[in-house]
Amino acid sequence: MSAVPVPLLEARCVAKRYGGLAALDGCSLSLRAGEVTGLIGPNGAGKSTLLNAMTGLVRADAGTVLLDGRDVTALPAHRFAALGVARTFQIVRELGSLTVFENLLLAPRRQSGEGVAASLFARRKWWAQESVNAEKAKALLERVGLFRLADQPSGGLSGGQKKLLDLARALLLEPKLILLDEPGAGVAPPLKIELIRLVRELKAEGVSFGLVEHDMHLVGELCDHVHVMAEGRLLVSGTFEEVARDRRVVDAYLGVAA
Ligand SMILES: Nc1ncnc2c1ncn2[C@@H]1O[C@H](COP(=O)(O)OP(=O)(O)OP(=O)(O)O)[C@@H](O)[C@H]1O
Repeated sequence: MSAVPVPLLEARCVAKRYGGLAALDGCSLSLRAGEVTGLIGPNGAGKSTLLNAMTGLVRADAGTVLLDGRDVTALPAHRFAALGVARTFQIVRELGSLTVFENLLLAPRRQSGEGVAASLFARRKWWAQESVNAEKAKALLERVGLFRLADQPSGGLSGGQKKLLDLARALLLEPKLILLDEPGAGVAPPLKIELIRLVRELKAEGVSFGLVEHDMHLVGELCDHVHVMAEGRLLVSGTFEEVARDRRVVDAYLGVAA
């Protein structure tokens, strides 16, 4: 009998309250390595809160988060990068006055010089690291199709281009898992096609993905497995086709109690 593989990222009975509201009400679900996992559900279902609780941005009131079987529930957000987890946000946080290239270089990363400036040796190492990062950043801008805009202020980018910059920022960390919060929101159709192409290409290279998304076309095109959340809990899991025809899912979207 073959052993069941340990999930890449797993939430076990995670709860989070905001005053009287249970944003997460004992939510359990997992993401498998090598797959694109979708997280869907009506507005307010708790999707972003779960993503935040699974990456140290929100401290759960109860429950456990495991990464590769290791308990990371209390790990602060900045430690996830070193464990190979990167994420993007619903609203892209970019500094509009800086160029596209500068924004990419500001990304948090796993590098030896962070917080270390005391010795000359550390500084030399830092500069060496910086030039490696600059080369990587250029290559990533090529990859996401933004290289020709590298010297433009990022404030002038379209919604879709900002999402691609955010993805490039995540890729700078060379993550094994990328969590995308609404990558399709505010993105024009041609750039959605580019986004789909990139995610598929990265998946083929071994990167796993989790994505919170309302765009069902994107979910259907990309996701191997879909979790549907409602009222802070997991409602249904399966392939996109399976969950799309599940009556409970239709009811949850229509606001009917499941
Ligand atoms: N910091 C916060 N303070 C108070 N309430 C919050 C906070 N964050 C989330 N909530 C509430 O928790 C619930 C779940 O929110 P969350 O953003 O996780 O849902 P979601 O499924 O991602 O929704 P959407 O699809 O609209 O982004 C919502 O009712 C929301 O208003």
